[in-house]
Amino acid sequence: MNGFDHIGVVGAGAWGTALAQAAAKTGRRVTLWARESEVAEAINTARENTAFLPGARLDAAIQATPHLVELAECDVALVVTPAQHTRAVLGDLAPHLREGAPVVLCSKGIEQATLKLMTEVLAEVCPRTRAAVLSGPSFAIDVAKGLPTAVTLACADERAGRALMHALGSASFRPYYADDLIGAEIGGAVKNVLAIAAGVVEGRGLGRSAHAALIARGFAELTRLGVAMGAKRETLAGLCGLGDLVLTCSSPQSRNMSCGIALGRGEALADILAARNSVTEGVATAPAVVALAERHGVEMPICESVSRVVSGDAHVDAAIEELLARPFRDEHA
Ligand SMILES: NC(=O)c1ccc[n+]([C@@H]2O[C@H](COP(=O)([O-])OP(=O)(O)OC[C@H]3O[C@@H](n4cnc5c(N)ncnc54)[C@H](OP(=O)(O)O)[C@@H]3O)[C@@H](O)[C@H]2O)c1
Ligand SMILES: O=P(O)(O)OC[C@H](O)CO
Repeated sequence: MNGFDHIGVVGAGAWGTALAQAAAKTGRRVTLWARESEVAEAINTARENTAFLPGARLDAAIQATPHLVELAECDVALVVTPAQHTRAVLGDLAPHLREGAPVVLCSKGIEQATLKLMTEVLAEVCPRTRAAVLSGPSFAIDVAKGLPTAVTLACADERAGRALMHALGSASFRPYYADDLIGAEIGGAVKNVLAIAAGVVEGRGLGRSAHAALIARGFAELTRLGVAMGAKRETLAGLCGLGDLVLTCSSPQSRNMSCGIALGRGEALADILAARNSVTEGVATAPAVVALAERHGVEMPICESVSRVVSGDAHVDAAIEELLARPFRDEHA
């Protein structure tokens, strides 16, 4: 062991459970907080998270609990709650965190009410912690099954970041260290919005050429916003940006892409969301991305269209027509 012997995971949805499994596979002790006591109970007794990650047998080293106080002994906390609930959960977690403890933010979204990134929320709610961001192309079920996965692990404190990379990494779950937290956060948040658009392309039958164009022009939007907010281009072109954009825009198993597919087929957003017990982060993040783009003076027409569709301000067909009617321009402007 090289430190971080006891890992805390906050949030027992699909991703928190998969990360707990990845951490347990390194031989570490893992405490996993679930908001619902039945979820904690199922993990401890059946060794399966039947509600959020059915089909993955969980390691005996994972101890689930509905009590945040049980994370007080952990050397690091991985926070894996939906972005819109992260502030509230961090507020409850704050009294149980040690001064200087690393907190790895694993959610992919922007707080809609404040336009804050998860690192900004952490700085406000738990100011005496060290922030890291884990983000990249990774479906929870793939990680839980031990399929090969690579992610960005960003931390401004290089020593802590590299130590976390070694603590969480294994042959199949491979974190790559970076120092650019903003890049890691923007990549993960914006790709979810673009994946909804990619789903619409699929659901409306617009073809593979349109799909490829959407990814390339979407990546241009993601890069424009990231750079304007201080991210490095190479981070955005890495696992947490382009890598995750390609995965999420190409996989109907993505909640964001499948939401777009259903919208493209004419289903109503309320019905799509009501039929799932999982989070579709791009829906709440889309208006936040558009507001940040306005603040930073960058153009993000695809994200704007998604935002208008999910907010009920535009019909899918009108949004597509508007995008296709945009004036011709230089590719790299
Ligand atoms: N799934 C993936 O493959 C994946 C991969 C990478 C990143 N992520 C990111 O990880 C984050 C969590 O997603 P997920 O897939 O793990 O979630 P999920 O499986 O869709 O489950 C939803 C989670 O949200 C929790 N929740 C619901 N209402 C809540 C509230 N008011 N306060 C706190 N928690 C609440 C649920 O807990 P209870 O209902 O039990 O309270 C459950 O743990 C998201 O930001 C997502 O983008 C997911
Ligand atoms: O199912 P999604 O759309 O939330 O995507 C899951 C992960 O973020 C993919 O990297």
